[in-house]
Amino acid sequence: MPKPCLTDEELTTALADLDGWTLEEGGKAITAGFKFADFPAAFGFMATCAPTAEKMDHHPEWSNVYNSVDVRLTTHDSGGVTELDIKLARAMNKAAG
Ligand SMILES: C[C@H](O)[C@H](O)[C@H]1CNC2=NC(N)=NC(=O)C2=N1
Repeated sequence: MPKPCLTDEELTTALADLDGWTLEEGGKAITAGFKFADFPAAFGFMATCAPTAEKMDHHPEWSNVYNSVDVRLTTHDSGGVTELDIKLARAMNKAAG
């Protein structure tokens, strides 16, 4: 059973507590851009997050250019943002330090 999408109110509350994340236009995903000192630090961040995502069976859409990692989180099975995206966003913020 796919997780239910968060209501507008739940989203607002969750985002208020999530540094750096904003709701994508259209409301189907949350996005954040992470900046690091250099490429090894950016790639290290991705390497830290990947096993967490795999364990959650919830996978980010992300891209890396040199020292930056741009992330988009959405729950494909649900067609929008669910608690899984918020959980993964929190874990990513923690991993970024
Ligand atoms: C079968 C498997 O559990 C699903 O395809 C999972 C895998 N990872 C996923 N990741 C994300 N971001 N959204 C999903 O709906 C999703 N579904």
